[in-house]
Amino acid sequence: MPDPSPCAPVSARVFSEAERQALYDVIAHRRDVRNEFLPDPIAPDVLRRILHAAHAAPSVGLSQPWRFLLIRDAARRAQVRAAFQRANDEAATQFGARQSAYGALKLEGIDKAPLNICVTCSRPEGPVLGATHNPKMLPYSTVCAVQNLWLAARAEGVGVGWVSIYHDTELRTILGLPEEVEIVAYLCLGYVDALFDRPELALRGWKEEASLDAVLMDEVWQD
Ligand SMILES: Cc1cc2c(cc1C)N(C[C@H](O)[C@H](O)[C@H](O)COP(=O)(O)O)c1[nH]c(=O)[nH]c(=O)c1N2
Repeated sequence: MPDPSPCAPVSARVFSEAERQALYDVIAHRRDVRNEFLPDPIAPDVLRRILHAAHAAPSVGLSQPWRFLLIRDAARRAQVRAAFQRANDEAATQFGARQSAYGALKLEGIDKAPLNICVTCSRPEGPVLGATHNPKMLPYSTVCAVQNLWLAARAEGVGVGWVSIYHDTELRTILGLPEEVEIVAYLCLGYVDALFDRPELALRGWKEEASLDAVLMDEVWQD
């Protein structure tokens, strides 16, 4: 008799070669999008699938600590854009001789993208399985949700750009976030019909990509 317990595993689905390749293709063709957003609103069913993918992410102790705050209002996005601009002007001064090269980079699509999403992390009351010694596991779990969102969006033809240049306090005020809620990601989303085929920062000569071999080590840390 098969075990009727809901705890029994079912046979693991085996993915075809084409399905595996599709996953690797989505990963390889995901890009950070700043300027290529089309103005069309994201269809509700598409957005729902993308958010379901985000919500299916692994999380420490099954805490699911994320919240997805959808921001469409142009006036609110303009406030966020202004907060970005203030922080970005400060950031530019930190790059010394590269300041003008930095200034030439476009590092957000807050206005252009029809949808912005602030992904936050809330700490549940009491101890969380797996996070008792490492509380950062809660925001790390939330980042897993962001990555699922980013990949699902790519598969749906929706571009995502991550913006992290703002003062936390300013963004919290604009979005009315309570003190205990942590901002993990501010994302810009919209359909795209053209994308760079390599990281834009590499193509523009800002930073070279490291090879996989350059980041692999055996057994113990190697300098
Ligand atoms: C946590 C975090 C924060 C940011 C980013 C990413 C991540 C993971 N990235 C995007 C980043 O520059 C980009 O991922 C890399 O340059 C690699 O390019 P692709 O994502 O492969 O296109 C990013 N890009 C940007 O233009 N403005 C930003 O503020 C940020 N912030």
